[in-house]
Amino acid sequence: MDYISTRGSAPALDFAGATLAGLASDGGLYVPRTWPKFSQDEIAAMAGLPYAELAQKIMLPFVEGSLSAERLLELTRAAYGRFAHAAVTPLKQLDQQQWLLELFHGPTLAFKDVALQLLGLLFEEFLARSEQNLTIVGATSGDTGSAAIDAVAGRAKIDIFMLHPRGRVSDVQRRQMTTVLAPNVHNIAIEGSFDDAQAMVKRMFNDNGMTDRFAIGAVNSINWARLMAQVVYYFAAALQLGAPQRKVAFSVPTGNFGDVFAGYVAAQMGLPIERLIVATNVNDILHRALSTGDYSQGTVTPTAAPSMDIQVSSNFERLLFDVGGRDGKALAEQMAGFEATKAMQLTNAQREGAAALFSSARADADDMNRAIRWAFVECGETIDPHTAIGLHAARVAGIAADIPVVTLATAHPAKFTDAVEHATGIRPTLPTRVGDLFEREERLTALPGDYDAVADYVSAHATPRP
Ligand SMILES: N[C@@H](CCOP(=O)(O)O)C(=O)O
Repeated sequence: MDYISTRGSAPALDFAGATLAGLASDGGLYVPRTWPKFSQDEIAAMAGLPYAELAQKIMLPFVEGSLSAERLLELTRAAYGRFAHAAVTPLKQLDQQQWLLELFHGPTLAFKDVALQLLGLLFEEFLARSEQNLTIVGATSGDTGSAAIDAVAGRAKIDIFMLHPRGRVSDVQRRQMTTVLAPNVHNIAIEGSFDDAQAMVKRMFNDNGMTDRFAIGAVNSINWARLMAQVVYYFAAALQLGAPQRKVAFSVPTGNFGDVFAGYVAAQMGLPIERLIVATNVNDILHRALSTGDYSQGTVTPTAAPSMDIQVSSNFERLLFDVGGRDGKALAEQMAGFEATKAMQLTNAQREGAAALFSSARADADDMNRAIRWAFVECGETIDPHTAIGLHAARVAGIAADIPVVTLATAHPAKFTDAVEHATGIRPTLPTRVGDLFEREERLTALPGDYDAVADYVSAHATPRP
C-alpha cells in the first residue's frame, strides 16, 4: 500500500515512510492511495476474534510492504496486552437502542491509547531498521499528550515534545503528562489554545531550518497510523451487534475529526454503517460545516470537555479530499484559502459526499450535564463529559429504532472529576493502575504562544539527525 498527500505534491510513501513522516512535505495529510475492501463474508468471518487478531486482520492491507502478517500480530498482541479489560474495547448496553463503546481501558484512560500503544511500537520497529532518530512534536488538548508520552517514554532514538494549552486541561490530564520524568520527554505549556499549539506543530514540519536538523515526527492524528488503529474498534463493536447483516450507527465526541474519520474509513472498507454522528461542544466548527457548509474558525471557548475545545479540525481535510474527488491541487488551493482567511465554504460535492454518511449535533453545558445524569440515574453508568456530549448527540439524532446507536466512550470519568461530580454529586475515583498521580513530582516548561520560542526550545533539547 502506498500513501499520497491530500495536497497532491508530496512524494508517495509506503506505510513505514508515512508513519515516520507524520505530515506530508506539502502540508497535506497522508491517505492510502485506495481503500482496501472486505466482502460481507470476510467481515462475518471476523466475528468473535480476540481484539489483537481482529486488529491484525483489519490493518494488514494498510501495512502491506512494510510489515509481515506475523510481525503485525506480534505488535498488536504487545500493544493490546497492556489494556485492563480482556475485550480491550468492551461494549455496554444502556437501553433498547443506546450502547457505549468503552475505549478508556488503556494505560492513560482515554481512547488515544488504542492507537498510540501501537504507534510507539511501530516507531521502534521502523527506527530500528535505519540510522534515523525521531523528534516527535505534538499538540494536545488533554488526552493525546499522556497517551503519546506513555507510548514513547524511555524508547531509544525518540525525543518527544508535547505542547498543551496552559491551564486548559484537567489536573489529571496535566499530571499524566508532567509526572513522566523520562529524559526523552519534554512537556511544554504554551499560552493560547490547542489550535495555537497545533498550528505551531504543523509549522515546524514545514520549517526547513528545523527539518534540516531534526527528523520531525507526529503522534497526533495527522499521522495516518493513528487513524488506522482506530478503525478496528468500529469493526469490533459492529460485529458484536450483528454486522454485517445489521447496520449500526456511531456517535463520536469530536475535536480533531480523527476518531470519526476512522469510522468513515471502516465504512469505505465495507462495514455497514448507518450513520456517523459528529458530536461537538460549543466549539462547533464541525457542526456548522456539516450542517451549513460553513467551515470558519471561531474563537475557542474553554469548556468542561477540554479535549474537544478545538476550532480547526485537522482530519476534516482527509474527508474533504476523499468526498471532493481526491483532487489534491484543488484541495491545496482551498486549504491555502482557509489558512489565509480562517474561513472556507465547502463545495457542493464535499457537502453532498459528507451528508451521505455524517450528521452532527452540538451540545452545550446543560445538554452535557443532562446526559451525564441520564446515564447515571437511568442506566447506572458514570460517564465523562466528552462521552456525555456523544451520548446527547446519539439520543437526538433520530436514528430508526431498530438500528443500534453506539456512543464512543472516549475517556474515563475520573479524568474529569469536577465536571462529573457537578452533574452526579459523586466524585469518580482513579483506577489503581494509574497509581499515585497526585503525589508525583511534575516537570514542565512554560513558554509564550510564540512559534520561535517553541522552535528554540526544541532545537536546544532535541537530538539532531545523525
Ligand atoms: N483531543 C485531542 C486533540 C488532539 O487530537 P489528535 O487526535 O489529533 O491527537 C487531545 O486530547 O489531545
